[in-house]
Amino acid sequence: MDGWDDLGDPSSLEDKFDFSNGSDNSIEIVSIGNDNFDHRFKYLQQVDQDERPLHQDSDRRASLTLNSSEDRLESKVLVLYTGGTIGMEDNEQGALAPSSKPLTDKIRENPLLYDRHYDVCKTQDGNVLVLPRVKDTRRVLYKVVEYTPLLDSSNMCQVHWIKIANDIKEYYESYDGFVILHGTDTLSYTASALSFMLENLGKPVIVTGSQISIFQIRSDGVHNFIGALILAGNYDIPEVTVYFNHKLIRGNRTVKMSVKEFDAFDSPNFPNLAKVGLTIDVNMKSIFRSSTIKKFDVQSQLNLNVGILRIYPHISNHTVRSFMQSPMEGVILLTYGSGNFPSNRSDLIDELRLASDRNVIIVNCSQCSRGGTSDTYEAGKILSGIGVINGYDMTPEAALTKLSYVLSKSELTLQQKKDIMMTNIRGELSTDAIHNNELDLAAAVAKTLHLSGRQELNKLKKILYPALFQSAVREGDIDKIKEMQNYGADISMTDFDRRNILHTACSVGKLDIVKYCLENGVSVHIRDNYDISPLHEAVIADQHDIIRLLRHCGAHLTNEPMFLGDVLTNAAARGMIKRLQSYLLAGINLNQVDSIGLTPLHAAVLNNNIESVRYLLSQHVDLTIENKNGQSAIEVANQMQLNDIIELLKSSETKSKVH
Ligand SMILES: NC(=O)C[C@H](N)C(=O)O
Repeated sequence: MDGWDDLGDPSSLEDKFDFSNGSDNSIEIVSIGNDNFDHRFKYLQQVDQDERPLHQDSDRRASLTLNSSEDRLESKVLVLYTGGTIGMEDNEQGALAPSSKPLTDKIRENPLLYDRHYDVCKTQDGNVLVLPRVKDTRRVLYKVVEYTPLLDSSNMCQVHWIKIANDIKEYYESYDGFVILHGTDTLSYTASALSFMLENLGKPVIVTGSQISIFQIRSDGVHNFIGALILAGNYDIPEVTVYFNHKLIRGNRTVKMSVKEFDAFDSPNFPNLAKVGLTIDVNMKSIFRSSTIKKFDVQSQLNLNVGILRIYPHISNHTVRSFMQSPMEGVILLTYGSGNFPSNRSDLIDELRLASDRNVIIVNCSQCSRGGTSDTYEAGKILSGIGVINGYDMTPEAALTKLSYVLSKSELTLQQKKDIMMTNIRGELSTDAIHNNELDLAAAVAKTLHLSGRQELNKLKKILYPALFQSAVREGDIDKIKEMQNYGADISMTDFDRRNILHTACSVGKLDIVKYCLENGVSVHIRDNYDISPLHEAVIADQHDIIRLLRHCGAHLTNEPMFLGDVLTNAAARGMIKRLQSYLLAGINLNQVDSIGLTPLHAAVLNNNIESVRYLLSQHVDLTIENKNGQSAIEVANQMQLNDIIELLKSSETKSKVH
């Protein structure tokens, strides 16, 4: 169990969270047998040394074979359990409070949440939970981190948001998505705050909870949890969202609407991102995507000198004055209707003007849930005249947490902070300036083909757009890509193999298109149905500039270490220096051992490949690692009497001793 103050030593948590599969997943090389070095040696010698396409494909083939079982596609989700009704039981006084029973135990008892059979067969780690198989989706493997103390969300505040954000950062590369189990009362505040704090987010973060505890038979928590896990593990939705009662909603657009109903959350000013019924319908075009070429990061500072002031008919100037007093630095002013303020109350207006002159940022948001603020009425216009800025249709939760986030950016000027407050940075607001005048190419083609119905149209889009994108990428034609976007094609769309435009651009080496894709929010994390990511594609194609760019954007390889060991030793044995460089650029350690305990250096020596040895030594690989027979690379070279290599290794050994 992990406390709010310290989730524990990350390395120990990583141990606990070892998702490595059991030995029954085999690839060609593994099937040779773990200890049979002769076989291994022969295999490496037999490999065709000349044929480039075969070389290109060997990593892909290995990946395919590795994942050849029916259940082959998996995704990993980290669940951060903060508390809330979902895990509550009646306490001695008969009031609901967090249960003392670990949630994981409860999950293990529930066959809807835990596939005991799969767990026994496939994972060695007892802490891994496995969701039962859901047709057409990846198998979701998940782990639950239970914070202590578990909290009713009414007791949560910024320190908890910071803790959650930092934990997501800590484990970002090890998981495909994150689910936060949370109480419903302040869930919208947490989801809003996280949406701003998690900068350049590229993976799903889904907040959910329930109205009835998971310990009760009628709980809505089980389905909320299952839905959140499936979405987090399968969909390219790189936002902080809320999943509740079969709806996926942008987190910073949510408001808690109901104390009693299962349908507790609403998104009054933005359509739901997905609806889960007989099918899972995600509105991919409405997903907000970070369009900067930057790595994911967390802003863990928040400015707490912010507040919400709701205007009411007889509010006094004393109330307004005391609210605006130092140290207040930012105020969300909840006004009437479309942002209207009592224009006949000069006493109040004076107080606001004074505060604004003292550089307090005042943001005008509406008390109405639906719609936003504008300058339609004189009663509203008066506020812009005294420096109050427009909050458009932000929810109070989003406006408050955004202000707290923006004010903590000390590198920005006051005007820049105000400008950001009025700009849509995470999909939290819509201004009138947004026009949706795009044409829909697929609809036009559907009409010509006399297709009717939404389903047929969606199928057509799934065939038409990726095919057109692919041909534009191969031709290197960015203008064509832009034109297609103008015709309504979603650049993030995937084909039937779950490959996106970035996969193609990486494999054919189109750097400018890769850059364009990243600037337009295409996911670097998506893995196709053969588990290949765009970064992996760039590695297989030895596209070094593209690998650098993708890494800059936070892309990382997610393959099992042993798989990577196998492809590295394979490359070292064949003298594929460029490939070794590709993996190094992609962040892989060249000391990685393979499935039979060899390092790339061992493989290079075993194959008498002096070029590989030279390259690996130039990268300062560790000479002391021993194979399963307890031999270092130099001992293997001695045994094989490879004099040139022995000399090289010895001189490198001496150099490293001198340093
Ligand atoms: N349904 C809930 O989770 C309400 C609870 N009081 C909480 O917010 O933690």
